[in-house]
Amino acid sequence: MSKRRTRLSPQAEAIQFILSGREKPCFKVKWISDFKGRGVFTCTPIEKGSFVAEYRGELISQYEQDKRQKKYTDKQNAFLFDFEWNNGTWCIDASREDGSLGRLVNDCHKSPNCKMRRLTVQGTPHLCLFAIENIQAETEITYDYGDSQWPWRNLVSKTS
Ligand SMILES: C[S@@+](CC[C@H](N)C(=O)[O-])C[C@H]1O[C@@H](n2cnc3c(N)ncnc32)[C@H](O)[C@@H]1O
Repeated sequence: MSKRRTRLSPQAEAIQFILSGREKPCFKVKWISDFKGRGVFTCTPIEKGSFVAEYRGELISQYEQDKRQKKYTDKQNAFLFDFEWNNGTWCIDASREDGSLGRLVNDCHKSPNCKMRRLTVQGTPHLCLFAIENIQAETEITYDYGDSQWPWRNLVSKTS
């Protein structure tokens, strides 16, 4: 009997990676510039709609986020991602260097190639990046961080 594997939907694939705590193998982290720091690049083409990476970190309440925001540096604050869930505001604090990929994906508000989506898995919210277009190999993965006044958006890098 032939054992043909059915392809998982992007959401089902995301859930598998969330539960296993693993990363997809087709990405690499590269130093871009002193201005931008590191970024995540794909080694293989990615199809529109595909799951890319989870934005991993610590799930905290809005109250805890406010507390941390006051003591964190600007650099650490850029790793706090807040979102709506269960009629409230929650936050993933990804400021800890844990080797995961999602936290290293840079912002692009003009032409991002991915979008952050919230998935609830086993009663807990998770943030995942999905491709919003076909992405060629060696391209930097980006998404729109949202409406905040991110300082780098008004600065022009001399090196990137
Ligand atoms: C969530 S981290 C992304 C990973 C970061 N590049 C690193 O090396 O740790 C957010 C930080 O990346 C930098 N960053 C993100 N998007 C950027 C952009 N479009 N231009 C310049 N810097 C950016 C900013 O320094 C920001 O504080």
